Amino acid sequence: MDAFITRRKRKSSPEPALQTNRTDEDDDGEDSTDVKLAMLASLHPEFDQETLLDLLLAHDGSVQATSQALSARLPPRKSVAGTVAQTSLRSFTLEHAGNSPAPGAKRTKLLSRKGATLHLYDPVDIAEHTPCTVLLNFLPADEANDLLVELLEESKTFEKITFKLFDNVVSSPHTSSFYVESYDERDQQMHEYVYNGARLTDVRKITPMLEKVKTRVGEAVNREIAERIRTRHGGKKLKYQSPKPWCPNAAFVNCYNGPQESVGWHSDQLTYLGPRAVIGSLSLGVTREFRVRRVLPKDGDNDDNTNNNTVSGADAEGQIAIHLPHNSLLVMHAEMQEEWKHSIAPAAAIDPHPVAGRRRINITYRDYREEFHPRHTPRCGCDVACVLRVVQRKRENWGRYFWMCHAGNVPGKAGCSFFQWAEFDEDGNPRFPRDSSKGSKSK
Ligand SMILES: O=C(O)CCC(=O)C(=O)O
Ligand SMILES: [Fe+2]
Repeated sequence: MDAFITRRKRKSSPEPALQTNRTDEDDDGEDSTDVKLAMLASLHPEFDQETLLDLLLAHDGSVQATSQALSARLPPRKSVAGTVAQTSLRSFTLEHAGNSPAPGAKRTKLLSRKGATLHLYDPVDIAEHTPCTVLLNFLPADEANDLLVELLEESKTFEKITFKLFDNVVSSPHTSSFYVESYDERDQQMHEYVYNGARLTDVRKITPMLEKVKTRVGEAVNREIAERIRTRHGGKKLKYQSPKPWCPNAAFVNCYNGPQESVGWHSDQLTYLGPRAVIGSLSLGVTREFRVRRVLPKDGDNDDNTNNNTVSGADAEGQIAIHLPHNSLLVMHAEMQEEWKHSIAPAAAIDPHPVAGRRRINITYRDYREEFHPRHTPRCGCDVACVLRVVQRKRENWGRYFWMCHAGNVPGKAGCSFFQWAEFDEDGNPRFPRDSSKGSKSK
């Protein structure tokens, strides 16, 4: 759900000194690409997201110009999802000293290319080429089925997230709900937590099957984290990654009803998870493509193949489609949210599932950390707990985290220009200035 209510702070920040530093999960436009894409998708559902993105870029990010161009165009023929067969990449990968692994850890060169989609099915390839690992046939078959049946029933009352952007009402192209462990937490979620400037209206108490499966997900994700650190990072966790066991205590459940339902490119919000967050994502029902692409600073000098600390620009721009069948657990590792974006692409065709029909259910289990409860985090000039973001696009300050006003992301809401660099200890615990209102504030 993060993608469709994520929006950049407007350009009119009265803090010019901060403007060069400030960027977020999305491109450098005044609205996030995801919001623009969601808007275009709702106005032109006959076009796929790739076409929309291409045209949006060709029109310098202008939704209006893109929409006009689309109105004058015939929908392109779409490729059928899943038709690109891939067995294994292992036989022809190139090894090189890689991007961030510690000495001794191996890294394989990305084989994706700008403008092309590399389709991966094999968990070994997925672990090699993306910040994710996948466990197929994760649950015992009857448990997966029980969970699916339970959530299909729940999803009958899920809703699309709708929001207003300029003069248009845009709705997320799938439905969802959020589950927490107790009624007390439910109340807190609805009254204290803020998501892109708004409160969640549909928060539910965890269901029996979600609760049962949570334990298995927790164990598997912790095993995968340990394995990842051992095999990819020379036994050393990432800076700011929490050394504590990953402890799922909340879950977003998404329902994609039919091939056109999707989620746009986004990174998941770190506000309540902290830096270098890990997420456990369980897929049920119809197989869909989970796409990932790396985000690198865009100031023209990231094509440097000679530097072992960078991935070439072309490699970085390619997208990878991970095919997620029924009962597969995908772990988004600590490298993911800061450096990559993900999406569920609309599909031209799907294979119906015997129980779910045209639906895919996805559960993202998350570890909401007490240290990041809104009662602890900085509050902006509007007296609302801030959103935590990371500089993704600008080379200057790339990878630095910052707290900012949520309301700047909400169409029609003025918000304030609160900005404060976020500080953490080595283990990602926040260090707040004694007076959190120390950030720059102005109305
Ligand atoms: O459906 C999926 O696999 C991904 C969902 C997602 O990215 C999200 O809810 O943030
Ligand atoms: Fe996500």
